[in-house]
Amino acid sequence: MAHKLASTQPSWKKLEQLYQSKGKAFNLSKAFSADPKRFEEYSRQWSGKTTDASLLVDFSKNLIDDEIFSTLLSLAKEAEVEKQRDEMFEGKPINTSEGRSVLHIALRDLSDDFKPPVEGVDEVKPELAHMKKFSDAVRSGEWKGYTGKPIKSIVNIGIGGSDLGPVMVTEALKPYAKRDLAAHFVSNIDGTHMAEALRQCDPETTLFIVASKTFTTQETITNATTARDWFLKAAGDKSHVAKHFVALSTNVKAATEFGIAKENMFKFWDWVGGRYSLWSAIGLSICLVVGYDNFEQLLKGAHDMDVHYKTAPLEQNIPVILALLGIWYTDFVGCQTHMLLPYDQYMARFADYFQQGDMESNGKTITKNGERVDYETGPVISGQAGTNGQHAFYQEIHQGSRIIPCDFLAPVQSHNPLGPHHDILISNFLAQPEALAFGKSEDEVKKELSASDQSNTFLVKSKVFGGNRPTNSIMFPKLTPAVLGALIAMYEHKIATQGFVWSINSFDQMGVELGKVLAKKILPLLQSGDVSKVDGAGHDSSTSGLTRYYLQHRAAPK
Ligand SMILES: O=P(O)(O)OC[C@H]1O[C@](O)(CO)[C@@H](O)[C@@H]1O
Repeated sequence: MAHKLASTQPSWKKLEQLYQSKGKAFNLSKAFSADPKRFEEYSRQWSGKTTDASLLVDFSKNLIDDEIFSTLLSLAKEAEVEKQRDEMFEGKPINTSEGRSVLHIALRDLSDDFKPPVEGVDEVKPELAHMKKFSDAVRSGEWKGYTGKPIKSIVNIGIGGSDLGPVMVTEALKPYAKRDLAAHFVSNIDGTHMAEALRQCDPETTLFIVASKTFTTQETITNATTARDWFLKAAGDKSHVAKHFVALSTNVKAATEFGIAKENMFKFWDWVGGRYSLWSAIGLSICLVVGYDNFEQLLKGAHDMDVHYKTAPLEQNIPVILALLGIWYTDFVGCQTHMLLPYDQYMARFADYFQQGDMESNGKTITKNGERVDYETGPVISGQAGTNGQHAFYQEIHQGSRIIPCDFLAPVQSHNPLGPHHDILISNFLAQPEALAFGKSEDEVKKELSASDQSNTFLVKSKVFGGNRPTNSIMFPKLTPAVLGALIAMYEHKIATQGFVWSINSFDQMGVELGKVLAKKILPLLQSGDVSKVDGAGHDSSTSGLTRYYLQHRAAPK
């Protein structure tokens, strides 16, 4: 595989020209007026083969025409997206910096004829059976704490991919949750996070789930140690730990050293990336909260999307289309951000989840050939549940100096059809992309103003909406486990496809390391408490000044 700079592909040059010749001046109002079938042409409906997952993806409100769209598809062909995708499914070590396969897709292929592409894949089903047995026992009350009481709270201790997936999914699938089992998620090293969770827990009825792929992450191991100390203060005997602590990890040795019994370990494998791990043992807290059967539906919905990604031609392939649109904005239109805006309160953590999913995957500048890219890669991801965002940051999306492409997502049916709420919610979901695309002209503004206000130029111009702001609108029947699985897989594959085009490795995260290493160097200085050691510690004057301030003030804060 050549892994050429994307900018050397023939279609890249053509897209640059297309942006200059027509993209810059592209007008959505004109495009819709000129083509009454624009929605039909630029939308795709998809249904899963084995689940209730289905989606309508409308990408008609994008700054593209047929020529731009087909050139984007050619770019994907030239970058050999299909070949790279197939290599992922075949278990080739496409995470080249770490020499690893990227097989989260194997965690959700439960079909009988699935052939394990690499070692460990044959252990997926037994591990799922282990998760089912354990979660059933805890949920039914058969699993008892050290004083014989059933479990009432679970505390997932993990960070990054070992936290965000379970947090997002348990929130999204709350309608399916066992309401008398409280779920807490502690990630931050800030003691406040753990202290606040423990305040709500009883050691006799709490189960701690230590979730860490490496089992070396400073935050998680420190939090788990604090939790174990808190538990032992009440329980006394170390043998009781077995009833209250389980580990989810690829590092069986380190989990054993921590004191977790073998039967309380749920393992996964190094071909599962942290930010793709909710489908693995890291999903245990999901099983506990919503039950194993719903977890399995989540896997199956994702697998249905995997099959689509693997088999659909590029022009029909939803993750590929979303990826190419993103590349159009990032590299040719000059956008820096991408918003995820779910109009479903249960999806409140969706954007947080894909902030890691996207930014840790594609926030890179070195191609797989070791060259520095001469183009932009992963965008800044942000967002929150509608309609809250409308009253916070949408001002900038509508009238700011930057173009901020957005994905709007919404369910047709609400889990909570309360009075007029859902129609009002959906009216907003429909209205925002419409307003963003078509805006409001100066003439329209003037018509709504009194004669005296019409001559107030500042007022008139402030009320103009330029329009032409691109959006995708994604609808689904209801936020079921399978639909959620499909949506997550859709974005995972979008991100992977962008990485394939940009020739970067979307599956490592070297950029998180330096800060961790420096923190480990600074910590002994803080623990020594000795201000006189700061100057000789080899830090720059800024870091030294801040350290000195901390040490001088922490003993007796004012
Ligand atoms: O599961 P672990 O090994 O504790 O890692 C947690 C997170 O830390 C990271 O490695 C980044 O620091 C993420 O990629 C990962 O999801």
